[in-house]
Amino acid sequence: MMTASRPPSVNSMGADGDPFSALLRPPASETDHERISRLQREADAKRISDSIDEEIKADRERLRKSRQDIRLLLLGQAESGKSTLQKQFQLLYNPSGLDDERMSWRTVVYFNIARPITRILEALEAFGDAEEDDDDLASDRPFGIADMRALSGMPVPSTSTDFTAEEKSLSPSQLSLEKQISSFRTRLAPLLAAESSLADRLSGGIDVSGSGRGSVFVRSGWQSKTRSFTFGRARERTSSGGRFSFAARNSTDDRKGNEVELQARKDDTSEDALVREVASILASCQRDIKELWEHPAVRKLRDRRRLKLEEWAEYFLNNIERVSAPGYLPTIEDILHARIQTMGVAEHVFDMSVHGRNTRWHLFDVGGARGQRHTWIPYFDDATAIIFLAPVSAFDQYLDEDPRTNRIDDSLQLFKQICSNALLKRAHLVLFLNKTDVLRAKINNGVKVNKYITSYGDRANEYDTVVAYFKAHFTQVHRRTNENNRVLFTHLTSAVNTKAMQSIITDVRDSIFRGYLKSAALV
Ligand SMILES: Nc1nc2c(ncn2[C@@H]2O[C@H](COP(=O)(O)OP(=O)(O)OP(=O)(O)O)[C@@H](O)[C@H]2O)c(=O)[nH]1
Ligand SMILES: [Mg+2]
Repeated sequence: MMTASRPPSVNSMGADGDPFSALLRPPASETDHERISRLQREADAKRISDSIDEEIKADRERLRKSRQDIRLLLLGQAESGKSTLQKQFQLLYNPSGLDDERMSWRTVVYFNIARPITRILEALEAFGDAEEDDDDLASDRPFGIADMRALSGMPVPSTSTDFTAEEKSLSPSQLSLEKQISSFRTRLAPLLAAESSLADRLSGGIDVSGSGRGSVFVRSGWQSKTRSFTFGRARERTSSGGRFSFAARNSTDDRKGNEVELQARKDDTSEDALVREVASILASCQRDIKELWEHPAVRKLRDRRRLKLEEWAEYFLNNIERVSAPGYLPTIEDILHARIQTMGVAEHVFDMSVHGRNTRWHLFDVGGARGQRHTWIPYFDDATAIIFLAPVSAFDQYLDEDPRTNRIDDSLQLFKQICSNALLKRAHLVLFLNKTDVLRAKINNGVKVNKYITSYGDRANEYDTVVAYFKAHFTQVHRRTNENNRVLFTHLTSAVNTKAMQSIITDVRDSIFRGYLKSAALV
C-alpha cells in the first residue's frame, strides 16, 4: 500500500526543514542574561521530566513485581475464624509483630469479659419472664425466677430489691437469688459501666449496625489507635466525672485511686487511662466475677442452653484469675481467643521464601457480616487463592444480622456464591471446616444436631458422623458449581490450635504456591 506524508506547512517550516525549530530557536535579539536564564529554565524542565520518567519506570517495575505477588483472600461469615487464621499466619511468618501488639489486646480482652458479664446478668433476670423452653427440655416447665429462688434456698419478698438490715449482714450466698442478682449488679457496676467505653475505644466511637452480641467492629490498625491514646487525652474525659469515672468508690478509694493514677502517670505516660482503670476494676471485682460465673443458677442456665455464651467468653471467664491479675499482659493464646469484628478489608503482607523462591503474600482478611460482604468484590479479580472458612460448630446458631437464618445454612449459601463467582473462577480454592473443637464439645455435651438441622434425621449424633455430613454438603455445593474442574482442598481445623494450624498452613501454602507457579507458567 502506498503511503503519502502530508507536506509541512510552508509558513511554519524553519530553514532546516523542521517546522518546530523556528518556534524553539531563541530570538536573535537574546541578551546574555536572557540566555543564561533560558538555559537554567531548560535544565530545570529536563530535571523534572527525567524524574517523572524515573517514577513511571519505578511504578511499572512495582506493578510488574506486584503482579507476581500472591493474593490470598480469607472469606466466610462473621465469627468463622478468618482473623484468627490471619493471626496464625502472622505467628508463623512474622511472630514479632503479634508479640509487639500484646499490650493493645488488653482492651479487647477486657471488652470480651465485660460484655458477657452484662449478658449473664440479663439472662438471669430475663428468664424470670420466660414462657417457653428452647432446648431438649421442652417438657420442662419454664426455668423462671421461682427456680432461681429455689436454687438460693430462701423465701424472698417478690417485689422489693432493697436490702433489709438483716439481709445486709448475710453473706451473698445466703441471700435470695433475686437479691443476689441485685448484689452482683451493684458489685459489678463499675465493670458494666466500662463496657460501652471499651467498645467506643475499639470502634473509634462508630456504632455500626450489625455488630453482634459479643463483639464490636474495628478497622485495621486499631492496635496503634488504642496504644496511642495518651494519658493526657484520656484524663480529660475522666476528670469531668464522665463515663470513665466509675461509680462505687468511697473517698479513701478515691485517694488511693488518685495515688495509683499519679504513680501510673509517672510510670508510663503513654498507657491508656481507660485500660488501666478497667484493669484495676477487674482486680478488685475478680472474686465477684468468679462467683457469678460459677453460680449454680448460671450453670443451670448454661446446661439448659438458655444462656449460650460464645467460645471466647467462656475462655476468658474460665481464665478470669489470670486475666484480672495486676500487670496482666495477654498471651498469644489469649490473642488467638480474643474477639473483635473486622470492618471492611484488612491487608496483611508477608514475605516468604517458598522452596527457595522469595514471594510476597498479601492476605486479605475481610469482615464476614452480611453488611460487610460488598467490600470483598474489588479484591476478587486478581485473587490467587481463597480460603473459605465455615464454622461447623455453628449448627445451633443463627445470624446476628438475620436471626431466622441458621449459620450453617448461611455458610453453604455463601460458599455457593463464592464457588460460582466468575471473577474467582481461576482462584485456587481451599475450604476450612473450622471450630471442630467447639463442635466436638457441643456433641459431647449432648447438643442434638437434628434439632437444628432437620435433614440430619436419625444419623448418629457423633462427631465423625456430623463432620462427614457437613463436609459432604460443602463438597456437593462445590461439585455442582464446578464448571472448570477446579480442585477443592478441604481441611478440618481448629483455628486456635497453633500446633495443628502451623502444619495445615504450610500444606496450604505449598499447594497454593504450586498452583500459582503452574498458572503463571513459571515451571
Ligand atoms: N475454640 C475455637 N475458637 C475459634 C476458632 N476459630 C475462631 N475462634 C474464635 O471465634 C471468634 C471469632 O473469630 P474471628 O477470627 O474473629 O472471626 P472472623 O471470621 O474474623 O469474624 P469477622 O471479622 O466478624 O468476619 C474468636 O474469638 C476466635 O478466637 C476455633 O477453631 N476454635
Ligand atoms: Mg475478622
